[in-house]
Amino acid sequence: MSLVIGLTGGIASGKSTVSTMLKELDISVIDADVEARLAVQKGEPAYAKIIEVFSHGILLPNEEIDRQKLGSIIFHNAEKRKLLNEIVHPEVRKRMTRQIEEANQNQEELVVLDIPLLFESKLTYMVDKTLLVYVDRSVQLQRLMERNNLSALEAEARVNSQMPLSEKVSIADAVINNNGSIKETKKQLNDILIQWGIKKNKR
Ligand SMILES: CC(C)(COP(=O)(O)OP(=O)(O)OC[C@H]1O[C@@H](n2cnc3c(N)ncnc32)[C@H](O)[C@@H]1O)[C@@H](O)C(=O)NCCC(=O)NCCS
Ligand SMILES: Nc1ncnc2c1ncn2[C@@H]1O[C@H](COP(=O)(O)OP(=O)(O)OP(=O)(O)O)[C@@H](O)[C@H]1O
Repeated sequence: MSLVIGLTGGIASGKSTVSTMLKELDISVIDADVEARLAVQKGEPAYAKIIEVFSHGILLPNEEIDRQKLGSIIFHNAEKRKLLNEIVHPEVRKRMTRQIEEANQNQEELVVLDIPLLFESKLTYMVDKTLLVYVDRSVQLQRLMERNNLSALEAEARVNSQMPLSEKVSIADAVINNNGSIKETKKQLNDILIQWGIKKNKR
């Protein structure tokens, strides 16, 4: 059986940055955001359900889901967010489970699941260990505003729709503090991988 590590954090906390470092070590990473995007493509069951709940007004002229519009609805409305989660999350779980099974069949020793809502969605049963990418709220908001070109209000709505990272710190098996430089983050990741017996200590 493959060892499954759940990589988590919050929006713009640095999961993709850490996930790139893992891929450079030839470790397979399954990305829940990518699976969530695939699950709502035209023709998928979740696509029809989203139109049922959010109406045809949620579509772009090319009939794909208008992600910006959907985001501006669900990050400001907990009820609507719950409705979307109930449609998309079961599909994401199915897709990730299928990929873990494939990794097992291919006798991969290690697979990483990058899941932003690992703790909120109570998905820890899917993984053996949890690795949190932490940043202070102020750093998180700043990086989110810059990366997504969002106002402070929009960035806060997104951050507030998730469990505070300070709470996640106390439940994760290991924590990377990503407030500093990329180099410092890489060093912390390497130390954790060595501690977990995944990577050899090069002297
Ligand atoms: C609202 C949507 C359309 C916005 O799309 P957009 O392309 O702008 O953002 P993207 O999907 O890349 O998500 C960026 C980040 O937002 C955060 N986020 C996304 N959905 C949620 C949610 N339902 N609750 C809290 N945070 C969320 C995550 O940290 C994620 O990494 C999209 O995020 C979505 O369909 N969300 C529901 C599915 C979901 O929960 N995905 C997250 C992992 S399964
Ligand atoms: N240590 C760092 N120093 C400076 N900028 C950083 C650092 N780590 C990440 N960033 C930047 O912060 C932003 C968020 O990082 P990243 O995309 O890795 O986060 P994420 O957790 O994957 O976000 P999301 O889940 O929302 O897609 C990016 O623009 C990234 O380049």
